[in-house]
Amino acid sequence: MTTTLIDSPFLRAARGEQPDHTPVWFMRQAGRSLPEYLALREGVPMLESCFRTDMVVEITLQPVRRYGVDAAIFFSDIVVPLKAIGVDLDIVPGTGPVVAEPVRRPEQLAQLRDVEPDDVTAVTDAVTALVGELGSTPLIGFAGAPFTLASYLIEGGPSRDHRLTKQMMYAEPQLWHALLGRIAAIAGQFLRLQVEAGASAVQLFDSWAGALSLADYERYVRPHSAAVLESVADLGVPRIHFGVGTGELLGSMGEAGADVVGVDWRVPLDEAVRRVGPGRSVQGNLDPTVVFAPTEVVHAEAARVIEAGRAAQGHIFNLGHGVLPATDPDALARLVDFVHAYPSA
Ligand SMILES: Cc1c2[nH]c(c1CCC(=O)O)Cc1[nH]c(c(CCC(=O)O)c1C)Cc1[nH]c(c(CCC(=O)O)c1C)Cc1[nH]c(c(C)c1CCC(=O)O)C2
Repeated sequence: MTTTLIDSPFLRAARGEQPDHTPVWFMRQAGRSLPEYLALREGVPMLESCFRTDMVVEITLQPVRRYGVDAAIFFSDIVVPLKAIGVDLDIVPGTGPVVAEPVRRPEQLAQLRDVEPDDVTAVTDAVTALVGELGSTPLIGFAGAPFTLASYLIEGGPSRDHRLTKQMMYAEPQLWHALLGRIAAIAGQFLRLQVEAGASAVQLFDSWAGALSLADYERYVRPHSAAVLESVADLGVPRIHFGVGTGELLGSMGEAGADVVGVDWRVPLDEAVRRVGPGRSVQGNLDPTVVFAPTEVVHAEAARVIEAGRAAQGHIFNLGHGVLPATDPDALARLVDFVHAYPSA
């Protein structure tokens, strides 16, 4: 029997249904752990590759071909829409996004203008081409959430404690909300353009939200993440919301308007389901370092994740964060086969 896109295991689980097998994909599946990726990227800077349609298409397809995962994630980066509107930033290998002039004063907000379709034609052309190539395999579009993007913009680069970010949040709440409002508009526009070009689902990455208490998350951040998710609600595609170290925020992140809540490896999925509550699916949550263990250990841990995921209305198998660069691609291939062969409930 051939599966259609709408009945693909990934989209069924996202809708809270029970497909024949647990769908699986990996955050950061396209990228540094694949030799074919490293070969293609040779000599091409990261951000340049994100604006080359042919490279985006090929890199997005690489893990789908190799692993037979149940979804593709569009090859890009959370800072791509900012770059597209002219923010002076780069992605430095081994470091991450670096912003030339960190955003710390009200007059710097003007540069955070709306994303127009013409700014990202390389990206939307890639989405359109991919949807044709992928057939019944869904393509996930994505954006960075307001807090995580704000942290890069304010700090000027990666930060362990997010000190300057929180300083603005506590000391200048008006500027804070104006900044997050601008980022939310940009993230929402970027997601909409991807879905209009054919993406079947979206994931909003709030990777660093786990740095916040629940009270601060709800006061300073959630309204802006909710605005992003609400801005694409009319498009009818599942909305996944994920962060790292967000055990205390899981319920609240669901209430921000997610259909699927991503869970890192720190909270067992059955407990995560309890925190998220009914009416939403979950995604996760094998510790990304487990795949460095012997195959029997990987299988035992993966089985634990699948069993705990049975508490959910719908479960999409994933790692608890991105694939680590040193990961052996063969270990991920074996993991996908194991998840697909695991008996359904
Ligand atoms: C926080 C964040 C970023 N980018 C992203 C997040 C949220 C997800 C998460 O929490 O991991 C999201 C992202 N970045 C990338 C993807 C591609 C699609 C996929 O998941 O396969 C996705 C979904 C490509 C990338 N983004 C980046 C690479 C590596 C660049 C390279 O190979 O030159 C890739 C493949 C660069 C990047 N960009 C960023 C970081 C922290 C880094 C790593 C820096 C490093 O250690 O080299 C910012």
